[in-house]
Amino acid sequence: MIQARDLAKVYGAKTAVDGVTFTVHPGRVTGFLGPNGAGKSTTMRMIMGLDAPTRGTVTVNGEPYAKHRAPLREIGALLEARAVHPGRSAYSHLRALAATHAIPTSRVDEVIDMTGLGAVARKKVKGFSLGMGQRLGIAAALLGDPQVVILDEPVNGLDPEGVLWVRNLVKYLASEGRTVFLSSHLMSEMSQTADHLIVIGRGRIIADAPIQDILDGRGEIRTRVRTDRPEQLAALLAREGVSIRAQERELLEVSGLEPREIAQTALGAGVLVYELTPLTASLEEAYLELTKDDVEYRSETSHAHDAGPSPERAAAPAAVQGVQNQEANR
Ligand SMILES: Nc1ncnc2c1ncn2[C@@H]1O[C@H](COP(=O)(O)OP(=O)(O)OP(=O)(O)O)[C@@H](O)[C@H]1O
Repeated sequence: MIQARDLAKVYGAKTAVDGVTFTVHPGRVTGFLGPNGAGKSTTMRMIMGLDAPTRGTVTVNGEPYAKHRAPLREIGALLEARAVHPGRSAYSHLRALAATHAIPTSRVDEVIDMTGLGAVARKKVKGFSLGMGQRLGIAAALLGDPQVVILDEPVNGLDPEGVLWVRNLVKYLASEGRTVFLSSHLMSEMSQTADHLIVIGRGRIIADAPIQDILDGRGEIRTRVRTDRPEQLAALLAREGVSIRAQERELLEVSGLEPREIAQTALGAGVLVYELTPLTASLEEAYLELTKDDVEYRSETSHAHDAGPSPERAAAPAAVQGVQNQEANR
């Protein structure tokens, strides 16, 4: 388990992490999602004791990283900056790491197998592709058979097969009861990998909830309706809490009503409906909604469209914030 309490990091005039409080639980994959510059790597470095917090605390299984006697056995990490001697082979790199942490050499062979590095393990690291480098970083992270695994952007530079491999690996590690915390700026990747999401923007936690809650928290049922009499149907459906937008000819987008109610109303009035499609918000949409005020760099034009919270934003993250508040109150 990883517990951060009011964790902050300030570099000169720049607040990279602005007092974050969260818990990463064992037995599930927790995604750490945020746009570039949101503070993900800085938070992970503080977890690993590589950066000292300006304020607050972070513990791994109850202790700060540096207090663990055998940290590599407690927590394994792949962080963005890897220090691997380019003239060394993957095998000798892992062996040296194992030797300095009293890890048996047999474990080196195990992690080489697990990460699919067998064919290149004796080759020099300087010839490695980005993908092989990532696999080697993951092998090093798993060397101590740690209960807690932290991976910073693990799918960066991987081909589709590699991405799938990471996805299956982290799910497997979580199924063994380990704490798995991985960062990404890609919502699409997280939606296929993580069970739980912590979303960060401009150094602050925006959401901390199961993926499904983040989606459901939008609380909006939208339906695409095609009908030959859009005006008549819109008039029949109109009431408080229902919003209807005419899209193109014969196409309406209706919010606030279940598809079944729409169909019943149309049937009762003898109006032909030839499409009824429920539109669930994709995780991508939910993410953009959650982070739209928190992207560090944005164009003037996009800013001009965001003058204040939209009704969806006000309604949406209620469930998400509920979870966040519970977290803060613990
Ligand atoms: N050593 C440092 N000195 C000054 N500023 C820093 C330092 N490290 C990070 N920052 C700044 O802190 C902010 C957060 O950076 P961080 O690398 O933690 O973000 P991130 O979410 O990991 O982003 P990315 O996905 O781009 O890696 C950024 O504005 C970054 O420029």
